[in-house]
Amino acid sequence: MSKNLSIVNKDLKEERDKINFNVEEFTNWFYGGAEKVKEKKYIENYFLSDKDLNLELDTSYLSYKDKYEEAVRRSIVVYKKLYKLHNEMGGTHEDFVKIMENLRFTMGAINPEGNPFVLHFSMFALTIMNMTNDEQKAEWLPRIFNCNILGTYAQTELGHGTYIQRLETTATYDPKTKEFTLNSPTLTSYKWWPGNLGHTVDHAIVMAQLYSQGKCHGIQPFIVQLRDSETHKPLPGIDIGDIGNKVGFQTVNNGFLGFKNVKVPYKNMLMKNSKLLEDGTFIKPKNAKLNYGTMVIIRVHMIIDAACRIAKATTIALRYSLVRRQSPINPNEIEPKIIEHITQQNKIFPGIAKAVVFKCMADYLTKLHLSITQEGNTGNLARMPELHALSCCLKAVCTNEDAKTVEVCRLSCGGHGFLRSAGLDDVYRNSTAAQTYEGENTVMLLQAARFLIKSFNEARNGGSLTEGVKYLFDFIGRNGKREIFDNSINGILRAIQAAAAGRTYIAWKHIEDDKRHNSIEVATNLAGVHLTKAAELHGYVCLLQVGIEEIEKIIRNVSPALGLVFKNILELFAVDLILNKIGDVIQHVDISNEDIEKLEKQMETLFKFFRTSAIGVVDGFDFSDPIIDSTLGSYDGNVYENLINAARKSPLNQEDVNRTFHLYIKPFMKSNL
Ligand SMILES: CCCCCCCCCC/C=C\CCCC(=O)SCCNC(=O)CCNC(=O)[C@H](O)C(C)(C)COP(=O)(O)OP(=O)(O)OC[C@H]1O[C@@H](n2cnc3c(N)ncnc32)[C@H](O)[C@@H]1OP(=O)(O)O
Ligand SMILES: Cc1cc2nc3c(=O)[nH]c(=O)nc-3n(C[C@H](O)[C@H](O)[C@H](O)COP(=O)(O)OP(=O)(O)OC[C@H]3O[C@@H](n4cnc5c(N)ncnc54)[C@H](O)[C@@H]3O)c2cc1C
Repeated sequence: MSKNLSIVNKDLKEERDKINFNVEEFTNWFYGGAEKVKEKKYIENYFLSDKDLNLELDTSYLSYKDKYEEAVRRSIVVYKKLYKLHNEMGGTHEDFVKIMENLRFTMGAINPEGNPFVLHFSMFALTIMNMTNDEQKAEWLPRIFNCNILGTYAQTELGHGTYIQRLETTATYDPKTKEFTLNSPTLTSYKWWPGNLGHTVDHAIVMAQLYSQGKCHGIQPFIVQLRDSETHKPLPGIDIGDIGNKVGFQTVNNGFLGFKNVKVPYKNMLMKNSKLLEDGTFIKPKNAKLNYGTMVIIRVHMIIDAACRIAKATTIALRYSLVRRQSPINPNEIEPKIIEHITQQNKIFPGIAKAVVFKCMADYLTKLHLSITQEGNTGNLARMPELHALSCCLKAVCTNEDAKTVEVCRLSCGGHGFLRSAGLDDVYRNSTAAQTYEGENTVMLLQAARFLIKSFNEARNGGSLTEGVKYLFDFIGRNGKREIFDNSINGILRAIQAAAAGRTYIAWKHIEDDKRHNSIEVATNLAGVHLTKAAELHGYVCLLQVGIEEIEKIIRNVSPALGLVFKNILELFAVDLILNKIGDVIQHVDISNEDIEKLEKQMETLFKFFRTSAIGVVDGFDFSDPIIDSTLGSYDGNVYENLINAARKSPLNQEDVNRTFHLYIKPFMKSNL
C-alpha cells in the first residue's frame, strides 16, 4: 500500500530525516518477516482498492439500520474477494489463515464499527474445529468454510454472563426420538449479546444445560439452526432479534435469542469432550473445562489485538504531536511542536513501548497455547490450568492498559482528539468492549489469582511451581526480609516480582485469617481487592519477564542501531511500570527515595533518546492511511487540511441554510417570545 502521495508536512519530514535506524527492519520484526510484510501490504491493497466497497462513504453519519446494512454489504464484497484470493493463492488452510490474519486490520478500516460476520470466522468456526468428533467435522466444516451456513457463539444470557455454570437454557434429550428439546424457561435465560446473532447468522453454537435420564449434566455446546436457509425467517419456536444501540460495536449485530420447544437432532451435540450415548448415558470429559476452550483461544488472540490498538492510537498521537505547535517553552521563542513538552512525551512514549512488549507477549502466548494444545491432543491436560490462568490474567491486564493508553492518546490530541475524524473513538470503543467480552476483567483477574494462591500454598509446602510463578519461592525464601532494589532491568523485574509475591502473600494471609470465622469462599471474596491487585502485578511480571527474554533475542538478531531502539523501548516499559506501581513496590522492596529519584531521572533520559526514534517506530507499525483513517495521524501530517476537508463533508455542510432555520429558528426569533 503506497503512502499518501501529498507533500509531507515539513515538521514531520524533518523528524523522519533524523531517524537513525532502519524502519523497514522494525516493520519486518513487527509482522514476523519481510515476506509477511509483503503479504500484508498485498492483501491490504487487494481489498482496500476495490471501488465496490465505496470507502468514500463516511458511515459514521448513517442511521443505525443503514450502518448495519452497509456493513453487511461491504463484508460480502470482502468475503467474495477473500475466496477468490484464497483460490489464487493455492487454496490451502495456511493460505486462508494468512488472509484472515491480515484482514484483522483491513476489516477495521472497512467496517469501523465492527464486522457483522466476525463470530462466524472466529468463535463459531473455532468451536466446530476444536470440539467436534470426526463425523461432525466432516458434516459442518465444509459448510462453514463455504459460508453455506453462517454462525455465532451463543453463550451469555440476560441473567448470566460470568457465571456460566448457572446458564438457564435447557437441552433435554429424548432417546426415543433421538432429539434434544431446547427451551428458555425464563426471561433471564434468553441468550443476550452474541455477536452477529440479531439478523445476520442462521446457525449458532448454543451453550445449554444438558438433561438426560432425569439428570442435569452441566453446560454443553449444541449446533442449532435458527433461521430458514431460504427465507431467513426465524424457525418455529425461535424468538430472535437485535439488542439495540450500544456504546460501540454498532454494526456487530449483537442479538437476543429465546427457545420454545426447539428440536435439535442427536448428532448436533458437540461430542469431542463430553459424550452422550444414543440411549442417553452421559460420559464425562477428562476435564469439564475443556468446553471452555474457545474462550481460551480468543483470550490469547486478544493480546495482539490490544497491542495493535495501542500501536494505532500512539501512531495518531505521535504524528499529531510532531506537527501541532502550541505554547512556547521559553516565552520569546516560537511555539514548539507539542512533543517538546515533556508531559506529552510521558503520555505517548510509554504507550509505544507497551505496543512492542504486548506484541512480544502475544507471540510468546501463541506458542505456549500451541504447545499446550498439542499436549492436550495426546491426552495430557496437566498444563491447562496454567494456560487458563495466564490467558485470563494477560487478557485483563493488556485490555485494561489498552483502554487506558488509547484514552491518554485521545487526550494528548487536545480538542481535535475528540473529533470522530481523529480516528480514536472507534479504537477506544473496541478497547473498552474488550475489557468486558470474553470474560469481564475483574473476573479474569480473580481466576488468575486463584492460580497464584494455589501456587503460593504449593511453594509454602515445598512443592513444585511452574516457571512463571517461581518468583514466589524467592519471596518465601527471604523469610519476611524485603528484596533489595538495584537499578537494572533485572533489578526492576525482581522488584515487581517481589511486589506481586508480597501482594499474593497479603491476599493469602487475608484468606487464612478470615477462614477462621468464614467459609473459604467467603474469605476469598473478602480478600478480592488484594487478589485482583496480586493478579494484576503478576500480569506485569509476565509482561516484563517475557519482554526481557524476547527483546534480548531480538537484539541479537537485528542491526546494532535497531538493537539500541529495542533496548530503549524495554527500559521505557520497565521504568514506566515500576514508577506506576511504586506504592506496591515500596511495601515489599528496600527502595530509597534516592532510588526513586534516579528512576525518574532515568525516565527523562530515556525520553531524550527515544525522542528521535519514536517516529521511526510508529511508522514501522506500518499502518497505511486507509487503515489509520485519521485526520490527525495520516502519513503526510497535513492535519489542518485533513480537518477542514473532513468537516466540509459533514451532511450539515451540504447546504447553506438548514431547513430548521425556516421551520423553527426564524419563527422563534421573530416571535418576541
Ligand atoms: C483465529 C481467529 C481469531 C480472531 C480473533 C477475533 C476476535 C473476535 C472478537 C469477537 C468479539 C467479541 C466476541 C466476544 C465473545 C464472548 O464474549 S463469548 C462469552 C465469553 N464468556 C466468558 O468469558 C465467561 C467468563 N466466565 C468463565 O470463563 C467461567 O465462568 C469462569 C472461568 C469465570 C468460572 O468457571 P466455573 O466453571 O464456574 O469454574 P469454577 O467453579 O470457578 O472453577 C474454576 C476452576 O476451573 C478452572 N478453569 C476454569 N476455566 C478453565 C479453562 N478454560 N481451562 C482450564 N481450567 C479452567 C480454574 O483453573 C479453576 O481451577 P481450580 O478449581 O482452581 O483448580
Ligand atoms: C461487545 C460485547 C460483545 C459480546 N459478544 C458476545 C458473544 O459473541 N457471545 C456471547 O456469548 N457473549 C458475548 N458477550 C457477553 C460477554 O462475554 C459478557 O458480557 C461478559 O462475560 C461479562 O458477563 P456479564 O455481562 O454477565 O457481567 P456480570 O458478570 O454481570 O458483571 C457485572 C459486574 O459484576 C462483577 N462480578 C461478576 N462476577 C463476579 C465475581 N465472581 N467476582 C467478582 N466480581 C464479579 C463484574 O466484575 C462486573 O463488575 C459480549 C459482550 C460485549 C460487551
